[in-house]
Amino acid sequence: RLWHQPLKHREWNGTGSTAHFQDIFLGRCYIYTQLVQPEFRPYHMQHTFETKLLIFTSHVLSLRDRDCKKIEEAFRNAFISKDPCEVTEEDYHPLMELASQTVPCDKTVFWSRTKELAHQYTWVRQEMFTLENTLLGYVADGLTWCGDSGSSEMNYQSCPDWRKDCKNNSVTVFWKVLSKMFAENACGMVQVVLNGSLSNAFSKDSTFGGVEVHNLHPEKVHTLQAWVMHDIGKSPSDSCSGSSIMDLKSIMSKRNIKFTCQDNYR
Ligand SMILES: Nc1nc2c(c(=O)[nH]1)N1CN2[C@@H]2O[C@H](COP(=O)(O)OP(=O)(O)OC[C@H]3O[C@@H]1[C@H](O)[C@@H]3O)[C@@H](O)[C@H]2O
Repeated sequence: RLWHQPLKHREWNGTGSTAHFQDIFLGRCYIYTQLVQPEFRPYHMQHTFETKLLIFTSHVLSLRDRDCKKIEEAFRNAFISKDPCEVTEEDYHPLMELASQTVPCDKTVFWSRTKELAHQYTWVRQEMFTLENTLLGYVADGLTWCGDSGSSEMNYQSCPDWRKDCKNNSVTVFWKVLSKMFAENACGMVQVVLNGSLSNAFSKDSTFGGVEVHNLHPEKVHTLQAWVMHDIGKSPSDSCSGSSIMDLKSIMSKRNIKFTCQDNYR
């Protein structure tokens, strides 16, 4: 009778792994890597992908050779059968090596607390790439995943909450590792879209401020161009002359990267 007992997963404060995780992951991976199936492509990626393909051909098509099943297996092996509060950056390294991509110089877009606007921008400016326009960012966006040290199954009931359970959980560590690699691979002039409706458009506690800024290579990246955008209909709380942007400017100056800033770029 014991064999019929459903495995008891540890209880966490966050929502559980996304249902049908593996199907979603594989489906998104095939959409991204195969491109030749326009009817499968989500509308917002359709035109973007064709144009991006022309610019990005050497990188994206090389991904086609990397079997999506191998990528999904490497992703799963990073966290399955592990305590979801003990997942390390090293756990994700085999996946990063298998699915690493580089974005053409001058085409990288970072964002912080401006996810929707940043992706509207890269939809219109199809030659620009956010992290979610790369394979791993695209397949993982919006998903939740965690395992359990006593099981080979994903925990669909609950996963650690960043505040109530642990910061180094399987999802947060993934985005930290991927964001770091995205920043390390950036070159030329890079952009960042910041939120002028917040009192601090730049925050050292964000992924952009705490990870990406510190992983830009000054010998590859010559300029960081910031756009401080505030919500239409709301008065701006921060701007290029605000103290948080001055902090960003000073970090860039210490890292020998030129810094420019524009308020409400058209
Ligand atoms: N779906 C995505 N998630 C994330 C990306 C990303 O590109 N896509 N991230 C991080 N990230 C996760 O989203 C939250 C909220 O970011 P939010 O608080 O809104 O802003 P962050 O600066 O923390 O993160 C955005 C920055 O990091 C990459 C992307 O290249 C952007 O330049 C943050 O805690 C990360 O765990």
